[in-house]
Amino acid sequence: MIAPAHIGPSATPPASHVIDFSYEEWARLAQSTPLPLTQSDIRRLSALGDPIDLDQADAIYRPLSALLQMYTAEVGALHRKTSHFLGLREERTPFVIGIAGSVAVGKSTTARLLRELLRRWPATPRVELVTTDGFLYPNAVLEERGLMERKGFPESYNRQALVDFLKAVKAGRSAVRAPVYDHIIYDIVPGASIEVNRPDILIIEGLNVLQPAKTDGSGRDLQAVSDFFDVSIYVDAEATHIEQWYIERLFKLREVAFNQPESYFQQFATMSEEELRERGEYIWRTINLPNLLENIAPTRSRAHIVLRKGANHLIENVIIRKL
Ligand SMILES: Nc1ncnc2c1ncn2[C@@H]1O[C@H](COP(=O)(O)OP(=O)(O)OP(=O)(O)O)[C@@H](O)[C@H]1O
Ligand SMILES: CC(C)(CO)[C@@H](O)C(=O)NCCC(=O)O
Repeated sequence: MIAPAHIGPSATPPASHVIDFSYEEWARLAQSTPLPLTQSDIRRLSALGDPIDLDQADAIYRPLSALLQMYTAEVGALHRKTSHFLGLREERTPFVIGIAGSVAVGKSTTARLLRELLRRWPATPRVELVTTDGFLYPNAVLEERGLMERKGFPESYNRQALVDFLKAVKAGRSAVRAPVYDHIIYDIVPGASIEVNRPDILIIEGLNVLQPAKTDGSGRDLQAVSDFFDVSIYVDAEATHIEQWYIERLFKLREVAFNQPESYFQQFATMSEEELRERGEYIWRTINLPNLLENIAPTRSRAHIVLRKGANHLIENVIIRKL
């Protein structure tokens, strides 16, 4: 049971359907949140290899994991009551958290951190994580369709397969499989899949997860991926910061390429720093930024929770939409 904090945003805000917490206001909630990070948690989180600031993990992500726990528990209770009312004897299905945001804004890092923090709660030891990158069409298909310069845009994903995957998870099926994408080979890994086995929580992370429903080429309705979410998070930042993070990641991926001949980034191995930076800026300007502006940022207002990052990935605001 979490004690009420009696602390919210300082000034009395005008009535609004969203509440905007500054870093300090949100971090104060940690005082009334159980499960502070222990040394062994810190070791486990550091072992993920993500360059996350652990004070921030404790201050920001611990209260966030507490809030997500409350949602999970309440949705579970609602499920039990409605099943009883409807005369069904169904066990509850996984609670699904969607995480959206630009390429390189830090969705995967946020998702891995939340997975670790949510696993520490007694009611949700089993948390699984899937990225929608696995539902991109393989490069061969993208090439055939002239979509190699549109990777990450809505049309580059097999959205029906993603919807079918979530339907199966939400139906309570076990051994539901998702394909796997590898950033290093820059393609779908042939024959690889990950299995989702009725976890307590499924986190699904991707650029496109808050896009509205639409019709496919033949006019058939394609359900929105977010129809299967219990709660959604949008990771937000200024495009100029994200561009910087994108380029820094490109440099890291090139480092890896030096030891891995199969890496897509081998083609950048002989470039000077200046050339690589220019190449990164070009890809950002022609693919990832237009995708952010046209397809991703317009979905921000659909999220229940917005994490707003400043420079250096520090979260400056947590914006909560009232349920
Ligand atoms: N909290 C953080 N502190 C420091 N660096 C971070 C943080 N979060 C992410 N990064 C760095 O920013 C870059 C992008 O992060 P990440 O790969 O998680 O983004 P993403 O949104 O999942 O990207 P994509 O959609 O392309 O997979 C990486 O180099 C990562 O190491
Ligand atoms: C795989 C995605 C779409 C999302 O993770 C992205 O990292 C990507 O590869 N975008 C295409 C343009 C680029 O190479 O950055």
